[in-house]
Amino acid sequence: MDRKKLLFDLLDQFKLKAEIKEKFNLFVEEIYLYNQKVNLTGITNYYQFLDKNIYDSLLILKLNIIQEQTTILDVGTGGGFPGLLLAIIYEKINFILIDSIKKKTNWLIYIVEKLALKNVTIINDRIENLSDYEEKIDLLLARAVSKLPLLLEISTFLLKKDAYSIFYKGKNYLEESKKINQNFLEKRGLRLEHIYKDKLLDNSERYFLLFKRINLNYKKEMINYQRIKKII
Ligand SMILES: C[S@@+](CC[C@H](N)C(=O)[O-])C[C@H]1O[C@@H](n2cnc3c(N)ncnc32)[C@H](O)[C@@H]1O
Repeated sequence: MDRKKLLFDLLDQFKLKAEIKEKFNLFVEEIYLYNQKVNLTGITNYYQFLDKNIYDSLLILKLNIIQEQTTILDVGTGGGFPGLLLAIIYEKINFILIDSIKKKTNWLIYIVEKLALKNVTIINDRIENLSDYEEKIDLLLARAVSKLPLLLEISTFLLKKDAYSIFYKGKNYLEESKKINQNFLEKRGLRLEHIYKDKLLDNSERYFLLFKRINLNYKKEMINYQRIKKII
């Protein structure tokens, strides 16, 4: 199997420049090697890895939402999905990649240096602790992190007014969304703007939930885990 060809065929759907595709190839080969020492991703089948991690992360490009943002934050980025992949493509945008697990941020430090990326800040912490970035983020992303109510509760304080959060969700998003009524959103100054639907190569469904922060009334100190735990 020609791994590079498989990867490049898949990337061709996103019309990426040759040098970007080479960086993706380096990323994929490096994560494969690294994953043998440190468990970063459970998926070891190459084709599945391309589909579930690379292709899925890049589906957001089709939404044409990433354009003029200055700062994009990826919550619980893990191995760098989707944040690191997007940082390779958008080298003029600052990406903040945060994860609470040290072995994951160690990997990110390693690969960012290998790829010589200058637009990435890696933070080993919990999102709830990011006071320095309060109201500084233009676009917040999260793939496979917490359930929706918790995600909204702990991350909204980071967004600027009129900025968006986009959450990658599976088909169970409906179940999670039921816990979020209009009152929940209004209280946190949020509006659900849009739900985009797409498919992975294996036909599984991908939903992108797009929330807009319409006012700055809900502050970091108002985060209430106990109340949220009762909802989820
Ligand atoms: C299932 S993994 C998903 C990783 C990556 N986004 C992906 O799609 O492959 C969830 C990650 O979120 C991180 N995480 C969960 N809650 C977090 C929080 N409150 N702050 C920072 N990281 C968090 C975990 O450490 C874990 O690496």
